[in-house]
Amino acid sequence: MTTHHEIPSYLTPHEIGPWGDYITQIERVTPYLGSLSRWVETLKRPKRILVVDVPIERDDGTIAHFEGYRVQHNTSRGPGKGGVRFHQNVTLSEVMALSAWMTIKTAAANVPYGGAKGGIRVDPKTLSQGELQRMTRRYTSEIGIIIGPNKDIPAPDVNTNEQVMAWMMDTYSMNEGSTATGVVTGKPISLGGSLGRREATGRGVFVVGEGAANRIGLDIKGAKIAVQGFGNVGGVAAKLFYEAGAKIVAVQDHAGTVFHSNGLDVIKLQAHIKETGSVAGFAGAEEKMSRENFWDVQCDIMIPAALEQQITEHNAHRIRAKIILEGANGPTTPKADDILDDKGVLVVPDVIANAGGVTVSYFEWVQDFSSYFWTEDEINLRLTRIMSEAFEAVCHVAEDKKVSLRTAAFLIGCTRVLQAREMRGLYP
Ligand SMILES: NC(=O)C1=CN([C@@H]2O[C@H](COP(=O)(O)OP(=O)(O)OC[C@H]3O[C@@H](n4cnc5c(N)ncnc54)[C@H](O)[C@@H]3O)[C@@H](O)[C@H]2O)C=CC1
Ligand SMILES: O=C(O)CCC(=O)C(=O)O
Repeated sequence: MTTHHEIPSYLTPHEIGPWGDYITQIERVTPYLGSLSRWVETLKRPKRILVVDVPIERDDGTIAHFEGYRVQHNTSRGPGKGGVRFHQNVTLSEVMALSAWMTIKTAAANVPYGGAKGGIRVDPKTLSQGELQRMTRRYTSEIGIIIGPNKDIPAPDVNTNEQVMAWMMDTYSMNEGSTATGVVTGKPISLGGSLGRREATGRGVFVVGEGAANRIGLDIKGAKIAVQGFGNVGGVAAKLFYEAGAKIVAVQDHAGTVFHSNGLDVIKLQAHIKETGSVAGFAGAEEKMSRENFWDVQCDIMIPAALEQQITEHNAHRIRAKIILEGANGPTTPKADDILDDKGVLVVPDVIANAGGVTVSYFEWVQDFSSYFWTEDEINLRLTRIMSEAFEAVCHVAEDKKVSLRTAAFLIGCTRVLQAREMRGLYP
């Protein structure tokens, strides 16, 4: 595990959080990196960290201040890339880890980017639409000194969406004096967004899920699935599995947990969420379930698609799934990884399972630069091909080296990043 001296001085030991998990993952892959391990230290240090104050005038005339971040972890293979999160618990450690996982993910999926991530420590549910817009615009101006279509390209993450991306694109463009659609991805279609981007991450989870099920001889039709987080990633993935004949037996979100042993009606559940903001109180659920009991659900596949550090040493032994598809970033701690490994659970790691979003973000960026837009079929076909090939490559390395899928994905990702780093060299 992470040793004290490796904690950067700007994180206190108790703040190490998800960054510590990432460092452990890097340490686990290091013995397999051969001569490239000379460069591995570069992955343990973000290239650039920007912390910004985001002041806004509230609707009642008072002034509120929020803490904002943009971390560029690595740009050896191309511009920084990664989402922006609005959440009351966002911390520097979290944004650092999320940016680092983007570095590994873009390299493992072989899209020509580095890794970056951003966030604001705020509960957006407490803001009016006007306040949300003012906060987004102020944040964009503040991080405008380091983002740009060829420097670092933000995208949606937890609690951000197409509207937020539209405001970011507009603010950056106003400050630059010309419309720069390529500065963010995940935009509305009418502003240079890509068909299929909204569903891309969930679709990618489904594609690797099919691949993983195939490997263990599990039929998706009739398979029981439990999903934590029913937003952009979990909601879309669940719908695709549901349409393929799987039974979505349990869903948990920030406010509730619902269960039905024969499968929930996903379409009705989505309508309920649209109306009420959460799965809580869904009439189509069989029985009330406590948050804790979600981990005991009898299922074949579990999809954590909410936040980091959800599957820990305290609940991993309770999980009955044969496959875990990490829709979220960093949902499984290293200690939980070991427990799941001992139990023979196939864990498809975040850096491959949720790479569908950044892959279609790449398509969006390419389309914006060429001002030529592809059909949804073209996008989904290319997404499916990239995701299946990336997943197969990870499985191949895992079998060859006798390592977990996570270490295999890290091995592929780190090798690509460190080869680029080595070829570029350091300024003499
Ligand atoms: N949006 C994207 O394209 C991508 C997102 N991800 C990751 O997927 C995860 C989810 O992101 P999105 O679906 O975009 O966010 P979202 O904001 O659309 O949905 C988040 C979901 O998680 C639930 N949630 C929040 N806190 C929770 C808690 N404590 N327990 C249970 N559920 C909770 C919310 O109720 C909501 O259903 C994050 O880890 C994100 O980094 C990964 C790749 C791409
Ligand atoms: O679409 C993107 O550029 C990044 C999405 C993201 O933040 C992620 O994959 O975690």
